Amino acid sequence: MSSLIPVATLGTPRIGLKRELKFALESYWSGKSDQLTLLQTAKDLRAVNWARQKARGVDIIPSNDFSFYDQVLDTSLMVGAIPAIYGEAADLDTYFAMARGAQKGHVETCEHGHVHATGQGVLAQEMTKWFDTNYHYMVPEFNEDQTFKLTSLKAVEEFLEAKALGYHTRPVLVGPVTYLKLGKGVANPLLLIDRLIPVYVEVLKKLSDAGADWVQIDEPVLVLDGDSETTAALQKAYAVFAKEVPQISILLASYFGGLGDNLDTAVNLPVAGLHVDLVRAPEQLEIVLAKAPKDLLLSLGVIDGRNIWRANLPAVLERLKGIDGRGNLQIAPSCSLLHVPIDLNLETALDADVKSWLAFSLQKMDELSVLSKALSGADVAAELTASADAASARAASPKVHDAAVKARLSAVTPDQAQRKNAFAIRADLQRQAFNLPAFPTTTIGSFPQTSEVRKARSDHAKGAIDDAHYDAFLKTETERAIRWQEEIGLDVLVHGEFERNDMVQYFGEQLSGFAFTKHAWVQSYGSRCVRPPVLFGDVSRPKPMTVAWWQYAQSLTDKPVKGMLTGPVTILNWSFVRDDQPRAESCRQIALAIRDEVSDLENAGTKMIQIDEAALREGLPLRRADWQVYLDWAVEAFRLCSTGVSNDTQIHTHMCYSEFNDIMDAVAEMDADVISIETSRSKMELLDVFKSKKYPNEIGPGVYDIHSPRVPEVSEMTELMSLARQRLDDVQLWINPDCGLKTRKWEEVKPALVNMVAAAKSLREAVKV
Ligand SMILES: CN1c2c(nc(N)[nH]c2=O)NC[C@@H]1CNc1ccc(C(=O)N[C@@H](CCC(=O)N[C@@H](CCC(=O)N[C@@H](CCC(=O)O)C(=O)O)C(=O)O)C(=O)O)cc1
Ligand SMILES: N[C@@H](CCS)C(=O)O
Ligand SMILES: [Zn+2]
Repeated sequence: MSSLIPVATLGTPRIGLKRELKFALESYWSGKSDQLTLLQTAKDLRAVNWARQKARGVDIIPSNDFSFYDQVLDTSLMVGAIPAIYGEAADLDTYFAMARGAQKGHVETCEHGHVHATGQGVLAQEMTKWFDTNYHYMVPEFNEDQTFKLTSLKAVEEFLEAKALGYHTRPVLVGPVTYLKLGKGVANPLLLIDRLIPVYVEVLKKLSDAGADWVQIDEPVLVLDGDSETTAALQKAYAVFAKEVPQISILLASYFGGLGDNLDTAVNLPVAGLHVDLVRAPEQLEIVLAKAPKDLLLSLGVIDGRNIWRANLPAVLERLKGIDGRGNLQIAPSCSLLHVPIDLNLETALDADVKSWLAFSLQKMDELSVLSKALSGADVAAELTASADAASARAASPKVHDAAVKARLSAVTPDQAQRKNAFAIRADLQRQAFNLPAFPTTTIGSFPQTSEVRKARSDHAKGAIDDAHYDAFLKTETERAIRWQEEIGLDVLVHGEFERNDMVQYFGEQLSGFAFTKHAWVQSYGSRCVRPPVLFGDVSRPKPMTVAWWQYAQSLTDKPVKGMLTGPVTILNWSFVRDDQPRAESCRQIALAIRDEVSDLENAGTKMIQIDEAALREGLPLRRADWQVYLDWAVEAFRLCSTGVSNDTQIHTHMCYSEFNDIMDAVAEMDADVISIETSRSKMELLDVFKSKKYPNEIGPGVYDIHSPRVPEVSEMTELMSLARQRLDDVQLWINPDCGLKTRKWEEVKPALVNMVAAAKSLREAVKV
């Protein structure tokens, strides 16, 4: 029997089994509880998390994988990259001001009589997607004179906290090169590496003084296309660490893909260990084994940290045959478990078959434990057989395969993905039909999901209120929203999405082929979480999903109400998807289901249908060579669901992110009549690409940053619109917020939208149209 290969995790979910961190944060932010309470909740969560891992047989347990909001923001605080507007203090309130923005002079008195100042009237830092996940990080901001200094000892404090509880942990840091590459504000952030390295050296020394021997440094940039500057920055940083802090062994973690052209760089850096993702890139094992020096510890990411399928353990062992005889190994999930829910056992209502095919973070730790035992020759035959049996049962299950769906898909013809006429013709017809003012105003779909709305839904789910009461409640909310939109003078209305728990989950719950969970929360940003539906089988739409809500809303008003759908690419990208068929195939199935809904909406009289593709950009593969294939099938899926309508039905789409350069041609090919996008934090800069590409269709650039509680002034919005007008023709422009308003409070939304309508009116007067 060979010696046991240690099991490691690279990071774990931090929100808590019952989302304790979410509730503690939101309670603190609203002034209902104090900082000590928040700190204690966080401490308790960390303790539970460490204990759980220990109990599940994890040998190498991380620390500093906890975060109050985001690990990249933690890094900004660690290295003192705090823009001057947030002040000098590297304290928790500065941290939250960077994360969320703060209203000028805004103080609240909580029920205990404490006064809570929420900051100095500053915008939040920009937030964007972490690689190709639905997790958002806070974009570091640098300036040309940027200096760094150690301002937060969180990594050391959490190491010591774990140590005091008896856990010798491996602290995790976001790597300096990844950190810089994710930043903005200077032409080339990597040029700041010389200034940043000393701060990391200081942290590593302090960790060593505290008793750490290994530190995990995450450099997911290693799975992006390599370039000489990144390689040089990596070589420089890790050479200095090896020289200045030789007592610390560094595990360099790559994840979300293969090392590809960075492989030689990675295996030759002066680090003690390298983590490789063998789920996204199983083929790299052989070459990594061949090229890695024997004294380089290899951490093999063999269990999927991005999806929830139970592993076929005998198949994993088969793939690991090549490691025979190599010492110095660990096994681990492919990446941090942050991206999967915590515990499958909470899902008591899941279909038993589907449940038997799944593994969440704790079950993945169990799987690693079994693998480790199997690799050491211990008898785990029963566990291995159970795992293989589950895999075979899933492959053969009639719940997964639907011949009618497969037949419909294979009969799709190219004309089904083509509008009847070009945009110019459609636009004329639509302008005549709608007769909207210049710079029409609208919102993106959702209105505040207040605690009353959530409570009603939760009461309904528990059976505490019946269908009729729930329906009546939602109708009242919808009517109130319609009346209010009319009152403030919005031009194109929305029903408010009060009936939806989430824009993806809501559809997943109504489509065949999806299972949904009750507790499988995954952090999306800050305190916000999602329960991604589980796409396990062929997809179809048993009955209309949104038509009745649209009909009800439209019956209340003469103004146009948009039909509101989530697009196939977004449903796919924000679900846990099948790994037994290509993503493109699953996406086309969803597209046909949404096409049915579009058709039913149109037949019911809907003249404007918005199909949100908020996740199209984040699904872009990390390697450029893979982009076009993805974009081709993603665009085709959008067209398949959206083009079956007549010329004067206006198709809207919405994308709330700020990276369009790479996907602009694809966005144009989607051929939506109107696209609303997120632009407020980037000061309309991202419209440059719409201008340079001469994007012909209509655009609503966001003028209201909905991620912040701040209420934008009229002048801020008119200024943003004048920046938009420098880039696009007036006839193309709509006025709307960056995204839906579900996360905001009515007291923020109301003045903000009143200001937005005022901004539109003043613009119309100024340009006399
Ligand atoms: C637009 N975005 C979305 C992304 N991904 C999605 N899947 N959906 C999105 O909308 N990615 C990018 C962006 C930004 N990301 C997010 C992510 C999450 C939220 C958000 O608001 N999340 C809510 C949870 C939403 C939800 O599922 N609500 C349910 C359950 C509500 C709940 O907590 N119920 C309680 C009981 C309540 C009571 O009794 O009072 C419970 O279950 O215990 C619902 O409304 O029914 C969040 O709060 O985190 C926004 C943007
Ligand atoms: N219609 C959705 C889009 C969010 S990306 C909403 O308004 O919340
Ligand atoms: Zn959005």
